Amino acid sequence: MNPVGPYDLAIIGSGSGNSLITPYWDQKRVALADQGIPSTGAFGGTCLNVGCIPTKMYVRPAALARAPEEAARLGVTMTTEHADWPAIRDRIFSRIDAISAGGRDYRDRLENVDLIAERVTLTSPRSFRTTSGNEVTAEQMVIAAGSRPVLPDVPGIELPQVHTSDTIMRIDELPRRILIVGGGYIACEFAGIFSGLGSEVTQINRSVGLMNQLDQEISEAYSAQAEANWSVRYQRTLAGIVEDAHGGVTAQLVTSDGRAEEVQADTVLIAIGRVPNSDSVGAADAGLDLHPDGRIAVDEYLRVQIDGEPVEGVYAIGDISSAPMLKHVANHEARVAAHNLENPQHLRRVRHEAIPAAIFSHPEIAVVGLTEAQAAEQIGAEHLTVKTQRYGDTAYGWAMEDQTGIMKVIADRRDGHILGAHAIGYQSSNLIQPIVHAMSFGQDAYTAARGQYWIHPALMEVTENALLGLEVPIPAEPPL
Ligand SMILES: Cc1cc2nc3c(=O)[nH]c(=O)nc-3n(C[C@H](O)[C@H](O)[C@H](O)COP(=O)(O)OP(=O)(O)OC[C@H]3O[C@@H](n4cnc5c(N)ncnc54)[C@H](O)[C@@H]3O)c2cc1C
Ligand SMILES: NC(=O)c1ccc[n+]([C@@H]2O[C@H](COP(=O)([O-])OP(=O)(O)OC[C@H]3O[C@@H](n4cnc5c(N)ncnc54)[C@H](O)[C@@H]3O)[C@@H](O)[C@H]2O)c1
Repeated sequence: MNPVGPYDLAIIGSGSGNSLITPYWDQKRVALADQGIPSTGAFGGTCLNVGCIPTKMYVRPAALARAPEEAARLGVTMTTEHADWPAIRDRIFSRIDAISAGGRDYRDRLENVDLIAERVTLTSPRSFRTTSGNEVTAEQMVIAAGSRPVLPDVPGIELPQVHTSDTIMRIDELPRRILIVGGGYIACEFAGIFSGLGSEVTQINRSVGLMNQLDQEISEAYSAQAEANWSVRYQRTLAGIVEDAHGGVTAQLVTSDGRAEEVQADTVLIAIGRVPNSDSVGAADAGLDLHPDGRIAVDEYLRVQIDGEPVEGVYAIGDISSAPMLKHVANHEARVAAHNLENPQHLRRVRHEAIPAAIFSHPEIAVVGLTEAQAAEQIGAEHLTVKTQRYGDTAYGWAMEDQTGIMKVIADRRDGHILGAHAIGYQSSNLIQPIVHAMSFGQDAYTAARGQYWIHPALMEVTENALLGLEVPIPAEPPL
């Protein structure tokens, strides 16, 4: 074992971890370890290479391919002739691979940064061992090693037709039939992508309904539309996968009442959740506290903990420690950790209130704050005011002939405090942002609605009307 260091800073993970290397470290020594994305070896983490960015680059052409559906409602006849999967794929990854390679090259050329392109495992909170046998020590450490897909332990899971989100986007051709296992974010986004581009999609989920963790009204609305858009089967578990004689597979399912069922497909996508990479970095062996789900436990300053006590100068950020596995959360945590690394005498707290999320499926979903059930539990149902605004009851909704879009806002009827918002429909990820803003800056619902102009007749009037529909007190000297 060759001792290397001590570095001023060592980072495990080049996703959100990469952004910690600010100009502050220019005259100091930094080690950045990343084994690379397992499927490609790429630098730069999940979001760039196999997550948020490429998926959304597929969502857009899939939405365009669906344009004839909406056009028909508006009296325009269109047809989608063909989605050119190889061309779409190559356009997406020529861009992404270049950014990843450029990012790696830049880090490689920096004199103050040593890039360690290997798997590493912690030997203590401030040291790790590289696969090639070096022992790296550092004054401060950030563990930003992310998460990975879960695979069910069933026969046939290793077949080449079976993919996770790590590999599905680079397949050779658009599958004619795809089986998608799971009912959460990834399964629903890919069901939207593949059905939009023209694949025959079958989605299975163990429970009844899709996106069940969301507000019930939204998950029911989403499930109903998904069921209309592609084939959805509930209460099914994957039991095994066997190759057929034509290069495809037969997936063997078991229903909740024990019946066997089969689905024929060319490709299978497994999307049943992700687990934090705390085991991959050896966090438990290094003595770090873990949550029961495997996340590294951190305090409000993002310091890791040993026996409930924070370890000075050692931080964990992103999917490896955060319950919401979202890139904007990892980015915020990276900003907090960057500050705390540079200012150990003036630590800043992480802010986990009003975290929004969007599911870029068909239709799109956006959420922030509490569901109605959670809000009722928290303050009592009698104190809630809830408004569900249909897109179709606003001027732009008429222009779209929208039948299904809704935005639901939940507030405390005693003071207008906004507790949550849940939207499903076209551009809902954008429509929800004014509510995120109001919740983040403590604006009551009335002030948020009437304290600003809303462009008429933009679709954003859905959000304005949802806020105006709440039964909340009007403040003294209200904005008019
Ligand atoms: C298909 C998909 C779509 C997504 N879409 C969205 C979205 O639209 N919006 C959103 O907010 N979030 C989305 N996410 C979630 C988002 O990608 C993650 O929350 C975010 O990328 C996590 O960043 P991170 O820095 O914690 O980890 P990562 O970016 O995963 O970085 C961790 C790095 O650590 C490396 N590593 C792991 N173990 C070791 C080790 N032992 N030694 C060395 N290196 C190691 C890995 O190779 C990896 O490069 C999506 C995720 C997926 C999978
Ligand atoms: N747009 C976004 O922000 C975005 C997109 C993709 C992923 N992500 C992040 O990545 C995380 C992981 O996504 P995910 O979709 O893999 O997980 P998830 O937790 O969202 O959903 C997992 C789904 O799989 C089902 N499931 C679990 N075990 C199963 C089994 N054995 N058989 C059948 N079904 C099973 C669950 O019931 C659930 O519906 C998300 O929680 C999210 O934080 C975010």
